[in-house]
Amino acid sequence: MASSDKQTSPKPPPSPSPLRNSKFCQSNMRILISGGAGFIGSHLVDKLMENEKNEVIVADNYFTGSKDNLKKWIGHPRFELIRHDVTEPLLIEVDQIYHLACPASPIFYKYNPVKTIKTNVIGTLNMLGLAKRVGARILLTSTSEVYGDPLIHPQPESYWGNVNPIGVRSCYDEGKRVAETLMFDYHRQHGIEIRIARIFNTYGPRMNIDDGRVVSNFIAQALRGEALTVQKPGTQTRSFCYVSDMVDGLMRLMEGDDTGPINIGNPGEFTMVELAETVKELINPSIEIKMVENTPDDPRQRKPDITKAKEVLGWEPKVKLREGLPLMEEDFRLRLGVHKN
Ligand SMILES: NC(=O)c1ccc[n+]([C@@H]2O[C@H](COP(=O)([O-])OP(=O)(O)OC[C@H]3O[C@@H](n4cnc5c(N)ncnc54)[C@H](O)[C@@H]3O)[C@@H](O)[C@H]2O)c1
Ligand SMILES: O=c1ccn([C@@H]2O[C@H](COP(=O)(O)OP(=O)(O)O[C@H]3OC[C@@H](O)[C@H](O)[C@H]3O)[C@@H](O)[C@H]2O)c(=O)[nH]1
Repeated sequence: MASSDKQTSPKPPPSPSPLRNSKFCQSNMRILISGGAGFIGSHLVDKLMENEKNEVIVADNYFTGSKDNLKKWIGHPRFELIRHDVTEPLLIEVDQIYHLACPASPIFYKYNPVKTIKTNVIGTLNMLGLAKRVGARILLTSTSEVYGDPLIHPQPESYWGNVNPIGVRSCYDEGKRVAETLMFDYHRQHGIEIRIARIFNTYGPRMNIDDGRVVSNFIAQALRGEALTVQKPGTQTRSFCYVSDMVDGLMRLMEGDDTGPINIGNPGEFTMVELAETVKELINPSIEIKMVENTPDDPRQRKPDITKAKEVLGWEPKVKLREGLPLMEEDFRLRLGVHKN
């Protein structure tokens, strides 16, 4: 799918404060990251802060994120942290918005499904309203879950998906689908510069220990000496992307010319039994693997077609699962206080 045709020409953004163009003003790029206290967001903050021309503002309600993820930046002159829920409007001046705010782990997005929908719909409307008011470019972190339980494999961006609209995952899947719709409607109707990333399962240091997603569960279980819980049937597949590759992909998308949607993920595909066996071999060969009940509507297979990301962004992942897992293990050992023998 190519970038969409605009039906109206972009409206010029309002003029910034005259101070911004004054002789003594440092023309820094002001970047808002909603959900920046979370797993992917905090890694994105680290990368954006490396550029001395960037000022980074994080807005987060700390539902699944934490100040701890950002502790090295708190007090830094180019960094600002705001306790804010994106379901409420935010009136600030920025040049770019990375809109990540939304619980991502199934156990957290199902915890309060109505709130998850509000976050995806009202939260995205508020971020788009902000982008419109100040003329900022906005990137949405959508998800491979927009493909639902996919009937086409691997999934290209042109696939419309197979999503249950009334199931327990719908608050997230359909919420993100509406968020994508809103992005394109603001783009066509108001000329807003949009970017949409469809993120596939991402893992790495700083995931919550009890996040509930499969990689963090298996690593924490292996380190605690507990059996690895493979949800049945265990033949379902996922494709896991290391977080540094993900951040690189998101930044290229933001800086490039294509609206997306673009799949960002690692095409290396594993069954959950294969993942459990790999974690067992790398971290704790004496651990058991046990089969447990699954939850409804669990997608049976998922693997990104990243042809478009390669062509349009010149991006492809570099870190293989067997290289990324030990980096995450190191971080989990530190946080759990479990030393390597
Ligand atoms: N990690 C993945 O595998 C994955 C895959 C696909 C899409 N995504 C998307 O990427 C984004 C980040 O995911 P993550 O893995 O870092 O998850 P995360 O749960 O670690 O981070 C989400 C952040 O958003 C914040 N948040 C939630 N609701 C909010 C609200 N109403 N107002 C303000 N802040 C709010 C949380 O406190 C947290 O800091 C999400 O939009 C998610 O849907 C992630
Ligand atoms: O302990 C566990 C946890 C999970 N699983 C299985 O592992 C697979 C992956 O489950 P996860 O909870 O990690 O993540 P899912 O792929 O279901 O959803 C994720 O998709 C992409 C993002 O939008 C979100 O981060 C999340 O919704 C599922 O098949 C699940 O049944 C286990 O076998 N054992």
